[in-house]
Amino acid sequence: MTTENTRTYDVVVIGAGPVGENVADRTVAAGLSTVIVESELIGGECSYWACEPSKALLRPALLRADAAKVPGLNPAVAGPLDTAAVLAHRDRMSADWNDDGQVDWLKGAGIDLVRGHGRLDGPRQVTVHTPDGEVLHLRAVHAVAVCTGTRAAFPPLPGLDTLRPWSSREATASQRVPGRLAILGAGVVAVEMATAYQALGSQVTLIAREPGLLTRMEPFAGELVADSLRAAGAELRLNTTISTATREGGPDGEVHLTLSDGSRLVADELLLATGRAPRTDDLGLDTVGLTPGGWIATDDSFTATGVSGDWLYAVGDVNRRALLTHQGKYQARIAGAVIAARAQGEPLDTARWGRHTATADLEAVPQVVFTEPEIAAVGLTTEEAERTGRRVDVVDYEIGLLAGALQHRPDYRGTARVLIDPERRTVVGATFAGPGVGELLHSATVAITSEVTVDRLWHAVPPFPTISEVWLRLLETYRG
Ligand SMILES: Cc1cc2nc3c(=O)[nH]c(=O)nc-3n(C[C@H](O)[C@H](O)[C@H](O)COP(=O)(O)OP(=O)(O)OC[C@H]3O[C@@H](n4cnc5c(N)ncnc54)[C@H](O)[C@@H]3O)c2cc1C
Ligand SMILES: NC(=O)c1ccc[n+]([C@@H]2O[C@H](COP(=O)([O-])OP(=O)(O)OC[C@H]3O[C@@H](n4cnc5c(N)ncnc54)[C@H](O)[C@@H]3O)[C@@H](O)[C@H]2O)c1
Repeated sequence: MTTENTRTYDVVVIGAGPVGENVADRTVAAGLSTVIVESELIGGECSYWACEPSKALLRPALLRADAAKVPGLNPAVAGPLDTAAVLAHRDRMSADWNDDGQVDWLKGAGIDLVRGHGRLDGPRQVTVHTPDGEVLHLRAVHAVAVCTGTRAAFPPLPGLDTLRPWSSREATASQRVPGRLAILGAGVVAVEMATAYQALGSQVTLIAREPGLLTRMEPFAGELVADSLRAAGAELRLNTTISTATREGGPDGEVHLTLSDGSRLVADELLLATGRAPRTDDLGLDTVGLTPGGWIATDDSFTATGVSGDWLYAVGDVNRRALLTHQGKYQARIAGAVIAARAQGEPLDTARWGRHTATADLEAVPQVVFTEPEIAAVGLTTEEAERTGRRVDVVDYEIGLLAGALQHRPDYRGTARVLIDPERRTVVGATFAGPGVGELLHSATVAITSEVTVDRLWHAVPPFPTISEVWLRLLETYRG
């Protein structure tokens, strides 16, 4: 029998991924009663099928690539990876796909949890169908925050159901390493999973319609990753895509692919790493005048565009501003502050870098791609500067010339590029490509967001012998 219940909260959050959790944390901290609705696992994609498992699979691959080049250490890492141990570590880093710990965190933070599928049902109303057949009507006094994230978007290949391709979920959670893994895509998921599975023993073939990898980043980034994937034994088929794909020989049979360049390929699994789609198709968006299945556009304070009354917010992946956990959590902190300010009748501070506006979404989104070598980028790229008519000075330096890089590994290859606004003399973009550069990125993010001039940066002395000395070399190169 279906029972129906109505509850009222100050704030209703739909989706308990990293972003929904952080919105709820902020609104509860501001004294607003908050309920969070989740249809799968508390913690979202990031904890179980994205950041955490993928980085656990990649860490041994990246560490081994460095260690194999360090004299004296290389014989110790000559053998194959212990696949079972890597997968077991991945399982632990994904909390064995059990969200008890996160449920405890919600309780500790004072956030109520409702499990089930949430749908908007007109202004300030959310209806939840719970797993035990209950229908719950949640009424929001101040705000509904949609934080429902994304799912993998597949290209329109015929016969997808019998093909049973891997999405990022299967790739990050698989309990076995396929002998031959074909990957379609040249974005972050494709290159990270190609790096991990090639290191774990798969024969990886990466198929991309682009002429190179990671094409939204500075060109040298994708070139270094392509070289290193090839050196590891992966095959790259560029400027081509999949025309037909079939699984032959039953459910566990081989995948047979024909590519648009006429070539063929047989694999044990096919990973479609072809981008993301918003989880808004079954969310009741039509009840508030928005289009089901679409990304939810917002202003810089995360208030949904086209919905009157300033009560609907869209935060994290679902607004398409930056599909990254850390950036979504930044958005959540700001959205939480906006909801709290409006609830208390306070004016919003939406000036550039103000408390209630996500300026960093526009000027300084940092991302680390955990490939061999790592790619770390924040702010503008050269192509973006050209496309938007922004005048910048471009400064490059080969990281392998640094003593700190050679201490890291003697065959170090890597490039750093910073973009400098010539009038304000501030850094507006930075890309580092090379082993171990991920931890370097925050220095560039701080430089961009603090708008410190290169003249003042001259006084920020990087320690010898570290890779961070690249900052000194870049500034010396700029000064001539
Ligand atoms: C393979 C992979 C690796 C990645 N690695 C990184 C990385 O290293 N670093 C990084 O910063 N980012 C990474 N990302 C991106 C990162 O996973 C996302 O940016 C992040 O998960 C977005 O968080 P979110 O809370 O917006 O959405 P999600 O994490 O997708 O969470 C949304 C939640 O909403 C729930 N939900 C959806 N619809 C409903 C509904 N109607 N009712 C109730 N609940 C609902 C879902 O079940 C889910 O739990 C990676 C992504 C992938 C695919
Ligand atoms: N380390 C990290 O920060 C990290 C890791 C993984 C994922 N992510 C996030 O997840 C998001 C999704 O990553 P992704 O790699 O799935 O998407 P993406 O948008 O980065 O790349 C998609 C790739 O698929 C290709 N593609 C799309 N449609 C196609 C089609 N019909 N036929 C052939 N090729 C097609 C594109 O050309 C592109 O190469 C990224 O935006 C990223 O922010 C982040």
